[in-house]
Amino acid sequence: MSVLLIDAGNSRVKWQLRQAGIIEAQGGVAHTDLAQMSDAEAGRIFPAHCDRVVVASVRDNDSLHQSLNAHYGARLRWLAQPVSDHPAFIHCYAEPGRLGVDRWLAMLGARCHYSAPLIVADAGTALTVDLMSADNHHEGGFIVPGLQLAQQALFNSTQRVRPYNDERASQQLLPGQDTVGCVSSGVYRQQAALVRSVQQDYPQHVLVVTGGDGLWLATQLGCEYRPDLVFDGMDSLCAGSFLP
Ligand SMILES: Nc1ncnc2c1ncn2[C@@H]1O[C@H](COP(=O)(O)OP(=O)(O)O)[C@@H](O)[C@H]1O
Ligand SMILES: CC(C)(COP(=O)(O)O)[C@@H](O)C(=O)NCCC(=O)O
Ligand SMILES: [K+]
Repeated sequence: MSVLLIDAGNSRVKWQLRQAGIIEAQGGVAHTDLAQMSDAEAGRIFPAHCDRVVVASVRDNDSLHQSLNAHYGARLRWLAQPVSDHPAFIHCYAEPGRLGVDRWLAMLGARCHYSAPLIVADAGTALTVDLMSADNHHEGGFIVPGLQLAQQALFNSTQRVRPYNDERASQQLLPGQDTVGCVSSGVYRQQAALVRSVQQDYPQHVLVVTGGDGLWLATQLGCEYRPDLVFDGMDSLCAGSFLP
């Protein structure tokens, strides 16, 4: 059975077509590009032929929802929040429906690869860092602005911290020597420092990193980068028949 998995984050919509867990095709599109397409054009981004479609969305995405509904009809499952009665995940939120579905799926996906207690860091629009015990209790987490958002917040909310065209952003953790250098170095250092500080407090937990901006973070912290954790989580829901 082929399943089209769609991860609609706040910046990008990513998809994978999987058959028995094997990735057969994949792609992604920025929300800003998607917003300029007609419903018909948006529908053609994704493979037409699949037995099931599962979407995890952290935004309303009404027009995407409509166009996918028009294309796939009853094959479509739209997840806007964690499935409430999953037998292998114990929520810590008093209102589990408020936990981002992507955070939940990344934890479920990480559990497919590791049996240890976990720190799951997802570097997307936001950087989220979640703790999960070996017996699948969500132990809580952290949400901070991601790499791009943190830099944009400074550029948008000050007059003189500006993205000067003649200055270069840096992924080094060295002190910057111009405005763009100070902002980029500062934000990169801040992201790595947050995750490292969580690691220090939970030394038994294995760190795994996912998300579009996760490769740098994983390299910096010397841990595994698994870009597909949200998809792995969705695939595990399909395999275990845990979809609503
Ligand atoms: N092919 C790509 N096109 C655009 N951005 C990408 C791509 N691959 C990685 N990125 C990075 O991924 C980030 C978004 O990460 P992602 O996990 O998709 O976020 P979200 O889930 O919040 O939409 C962007 O800020 C960008 O730096
Ligand atoms: C924290 C998030 C914005 C992260 O989304 P992303 O960066 O992947 O687009 C998302 O998981 C979300 O909207 N969460 C809801 C609030 C919560 O998790 O408590
Ligand atoms: K994400």
